[in-house]
Amino acid sequence: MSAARAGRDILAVVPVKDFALAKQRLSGAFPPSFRHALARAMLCDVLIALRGAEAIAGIVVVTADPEAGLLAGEYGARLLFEGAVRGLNPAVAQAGAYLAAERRSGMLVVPSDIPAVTSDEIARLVAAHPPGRAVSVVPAHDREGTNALVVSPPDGLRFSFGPLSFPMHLANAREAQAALQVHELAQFPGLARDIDRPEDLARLDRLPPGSHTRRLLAEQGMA
Ligand SMILES: Nc1nc2c(ncn2[C@@H]2O[C@H](COP(=O)(O)OP(=O)(O)OP(=O)(O)O)[C@@H](O)[C@H]2O)c(=O)[nH]1
Ligand SMILES: O=C(O)[C@H](O)COP(=O)(O)O
Repeated sequence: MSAARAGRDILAVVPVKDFALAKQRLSGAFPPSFRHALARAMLCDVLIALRGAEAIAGIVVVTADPEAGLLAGEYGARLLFEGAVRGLNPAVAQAGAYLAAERRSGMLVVPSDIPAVTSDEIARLVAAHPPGRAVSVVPAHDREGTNALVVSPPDGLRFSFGPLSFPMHLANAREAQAALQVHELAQFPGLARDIDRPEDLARLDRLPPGSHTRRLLAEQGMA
């Protein structure tokens, strides 16, 4: 039985910053054209992994970038055009309100810069999400950031992506009186490999042969 028919109607939300502005932390090492192409390739890989996860009832890309919006359509994701208040937290909150208005049971928030994420990881994350009002969090390596989270209902959490987002999300979940599931990053090796700095690209292995990111890195002589 699909997740939706079992009463778990969790959609994935991928917030996407304008490709032309993405990956500023790589700007010392890579020109804008490469950063743009990398942001695009990583989004493709994340959308493919999400599409392969049966536990996901649909995919929403929230962005102000028309190119990312077109890609969303190509990969069968819905496009939610980012509102007047720009920024990661407003964009995720906008998606949460949108899905809550549709009476969806939950939202999985994943960034677009985790090209090694697998469908199996997505499925495990959703399967482990507690019933009822709940928040599941995958912390970043430093246990300061947040690599992914699941929230039900979709508007059931104040979003605090940015510095110290992991402890902030834990506090926000307590404030919302939600059941809390904190995951060990080691259980999600693909999801763990977010690309923020040049050394993250050098460490990127395990990309499947068809991966858009792998192809781009190979074209640049980096894989
Ligand atoms: N819709 C939307 N998504 C955003 C925004 N800022 C960041 N994101 C997305 O949030 C996720 C995490 O992004 P960050 O690591 O903060 O930003 P980045 O552009 O990937 O990298 P830096 O420029 O180096 O910070 C990625 O999927 C981004 O595309 C925003 O203002 N609006
Ligand atoms: O909350 C966070 O961890 C950041 O806003 C998003 O993660 P990143 O900067 O590691 O991509």
